[in-house]
Amino acid sequence: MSQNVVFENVTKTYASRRGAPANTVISNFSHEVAENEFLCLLGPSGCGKSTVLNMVAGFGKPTAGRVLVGGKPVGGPGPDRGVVFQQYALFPWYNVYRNVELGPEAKGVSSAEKREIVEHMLRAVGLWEHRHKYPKELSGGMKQRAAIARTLAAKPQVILMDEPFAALDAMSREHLQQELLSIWDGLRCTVIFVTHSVQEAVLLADRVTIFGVDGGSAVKSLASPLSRPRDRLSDEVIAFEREVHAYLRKAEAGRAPV
Ligand SMILES: Nc1ncnc2c1ncn2[C@@H]1O[C@H](COP(=O)(O)OP(=O)(O)OP(=O)(O)O)[C@@H](O)[C@H]1O
Repeated sequence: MSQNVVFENVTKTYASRRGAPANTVISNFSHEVAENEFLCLLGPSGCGKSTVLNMVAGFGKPTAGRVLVGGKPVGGPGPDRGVVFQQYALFPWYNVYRNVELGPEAKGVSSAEKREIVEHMLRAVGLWEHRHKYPKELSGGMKQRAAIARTLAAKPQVILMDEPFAALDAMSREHLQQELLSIWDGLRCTVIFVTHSVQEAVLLADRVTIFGVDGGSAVKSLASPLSRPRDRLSDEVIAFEREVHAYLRKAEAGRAPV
């Protein structure tokens, strides 16, 4: 089951520190991510993309306005929302298999189903052969793939991803983009995915939302005109990439991307 995510006039101001002025990162941001939608967020560095994701995850509260998941205001982190952020979230004292097993276990699925889910996810991210290793024995990319498998194995209703593939080499990145799409297709969950890569956003998203420098107050949301599966070299994909790039350039130049 999937859930929608609604931002209602959300403002986020970080308090001042040592005399510095308070920093309003998101101002009066309203947006809806539909059930099962794959939304990619793009925007200049520091515009507030991670701040938005954190509020959905329940790691930070809006200063004003509300964030609703499945119609309910977010009160804190919860198992309905799975997060893959830049830092790998693995328990160092468990091996890869056990780390991935924890999510389905918490949901109380049968042992047979748990084994099936864990094997499926570990094979999808190419870590089945490494399942007995501990996080300290893995490369950065392997840790990130294990963290992705761990989040997806819990089958959350909403998946929040903050540049999950940024540290990976190009081949792993392309492979995992495809795997993520096929897993998303099977789970039918809502995804909010932050990236700096226009190509990644265009390949993955149903909709691309571009933030301006003063995040949230100026936002351009583009529904993808592309059917699936997508070929990254096709004329349609390249044309949409150009369109998104044009808006992003405006945003990076400090102008509203609208
Ligand atoms: N916990 C915090 N306390 C104070 N300021 C913060 C905090 N987290 C983020 N900020 C500030 O909020 C602004 C937006 O940060 P955020 O990480 O949301 O942007 P971003 O768009 O995700 O950036 P990037 O693309 O570089 O990852 C920045 O100016 C940052 O310094």
